[in-house]
Amino acid sequence: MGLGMLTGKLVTFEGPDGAGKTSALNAIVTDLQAQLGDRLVVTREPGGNQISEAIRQIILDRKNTMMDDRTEALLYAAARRQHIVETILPALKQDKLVLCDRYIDSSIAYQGAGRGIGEQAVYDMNQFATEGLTPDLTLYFDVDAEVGLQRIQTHRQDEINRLDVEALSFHHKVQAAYLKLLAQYPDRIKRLDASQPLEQVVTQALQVLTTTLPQYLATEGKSNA
Ligand SMILES: Nc1ncnc2c1ncn2[C@@H]1O[C@H](COP(=O)(O)OP(=O)(O)OP(=O)(O)O)[C@@H](O)[C@H]1O
Ligand SMILES: Cc1cn([C@H]2C[C@H](O)[C@@H](COP(=O)(O)O)O2)c(=O)[nH]c1=O
Repeated sequence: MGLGMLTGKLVTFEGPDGAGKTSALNAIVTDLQAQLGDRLVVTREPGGNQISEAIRQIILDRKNTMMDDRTEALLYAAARRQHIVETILPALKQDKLVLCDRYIDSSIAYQGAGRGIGEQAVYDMNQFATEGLTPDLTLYFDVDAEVGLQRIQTHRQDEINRLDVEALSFHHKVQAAYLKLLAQYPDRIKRLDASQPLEQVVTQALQVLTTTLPQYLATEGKSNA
């Protein structure tokens, strides 16, 4: 495939379950849509196209209790590969801003640390899937695992998936791995205090976006037609 010339930007949203990524993403899209029009692409992992959404169903199905940890890691990477080829790369080649709910850092945190496969092993395996496609910016929604899980239990009973029901110790490992990634990639990953009310989290996120991508989000001099 080869990545080719990419003029767009890839921004990923990361954090523990229930951190508020999807809620914030929806609010941000509402804010940026008028400015960017069809130059804004919003997507998620695992998912974003028919094949990857089908893989998502398999991975997250609570009935699939027999799934091996490495099978799980490979399925996430396979869904990612298809997502990159079908959705992300075409958009980046057309100078679009891609906002993606989760990406490779989720695999490193959940499969690498949570499942115990090893962060480096999962990173290496994903290089095959991504050919090194790295986000320009990652917004890390930082909230304690307990708080995130409590939010899900309280508000989102209908959508609880196979990973949401893992033991608290699993979610602690995930959170610790995210904090390691934050320390490892300070230029790429920006921390948001996601324990605050949603409105304040969205304000923080928009500030980081406009500061980090001023040329892209500048209101003047860019046509949205
Ligand atoms: N800042 C916040 N304060 C309180 N509740 C919040 C906040 N952000 C989101 N919520 C609520 O928490 C629940 C989980 O939010 P959301 O689905 O956006 O999280 P998420 O990070 O996308 O989770 P997951 O990764 O598990 O999909 C929702 O019911 C949402 O309304
Ligand atoms: C991309 C990716 C995701 N996960 C986990 C994280 C969540 O528990 C689910 C996805 O559900 P969400 O409601 O869309 O957040 O999958 C993972 O373990 N590894 C990954 O690479």
